[in-house]
Amino acid sequence: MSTDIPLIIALDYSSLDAALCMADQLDPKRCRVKVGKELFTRSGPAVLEALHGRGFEIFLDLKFHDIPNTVAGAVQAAAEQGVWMVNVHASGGRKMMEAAAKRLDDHGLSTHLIAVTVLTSMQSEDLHEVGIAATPEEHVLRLAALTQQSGLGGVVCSAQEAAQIKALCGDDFLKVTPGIRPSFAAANDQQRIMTPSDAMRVGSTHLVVGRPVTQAEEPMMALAAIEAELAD
Ligand SMILES: O=C(O)c1cc(=O)[nH]c(=O)n1[C@@H]1O[C@H](COP(=O)(O)O)[C@@H](O)[C@H]1O
Repeated sequence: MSTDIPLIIALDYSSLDAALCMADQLDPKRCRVKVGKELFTRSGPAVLEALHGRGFEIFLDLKFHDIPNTVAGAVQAAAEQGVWMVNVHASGGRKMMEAAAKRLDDHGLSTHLIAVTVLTSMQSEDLHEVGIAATPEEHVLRLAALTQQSGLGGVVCSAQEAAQIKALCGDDFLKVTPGIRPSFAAANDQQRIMTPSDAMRVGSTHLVVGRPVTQAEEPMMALAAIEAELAD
């Protein structure tokens, strides 16, 4: 699969069966899938095996954030299970990110390693409460620069920051953007959102879409509508 397929469907389900039921309706040639904390905590590596067996490339979204040695080991474990992408929290700092990147390098593992900047569910007030006076945009840019300096290949950010990250870090630096909301979908707990076509226009390289598809009455129709919007 080429990296120019932008859609990543978030399989945020509470059981392996439910996740595979959705995966069996998806086409691995048209999207990748994301396995997050709830599904992985319930089903463990079995979900990775089942999805790989169906031909999917997987973004393992466990957002590691710990001391450097622990995160490096976790990232290595993910990569050795063959996942396409894995993430850490950029707030874990330079030493943590460098250790993770070096571990993959030392073992010849080519899994994409990216870092979460500021969660798309957060706004200025949320940052202020945890002692960060910067705006989400300022803090995202600071963490994106640090991520790139630490040797990682990209960030998770909202599409609202993608254009500035592109200007700062270049085209090849991945901008993986959740908080994607087609016009027909509810925002839910997301704060910094954008439509799929606008997100691609401003420089996202990959779009993470969960509930607008997985909770839709007709998930495949919702997905087709997003694909049609992107093809326009
Ligand atoms: O790392 C992520 O994937 C992530 C980072 C972030 O800042 N915001 C965010 O929503 N996500 C994930 O992206 C998905 C978004 O799902 P929906 O809001 O249902 O489209 C969820 O699985 C989140 O865990």
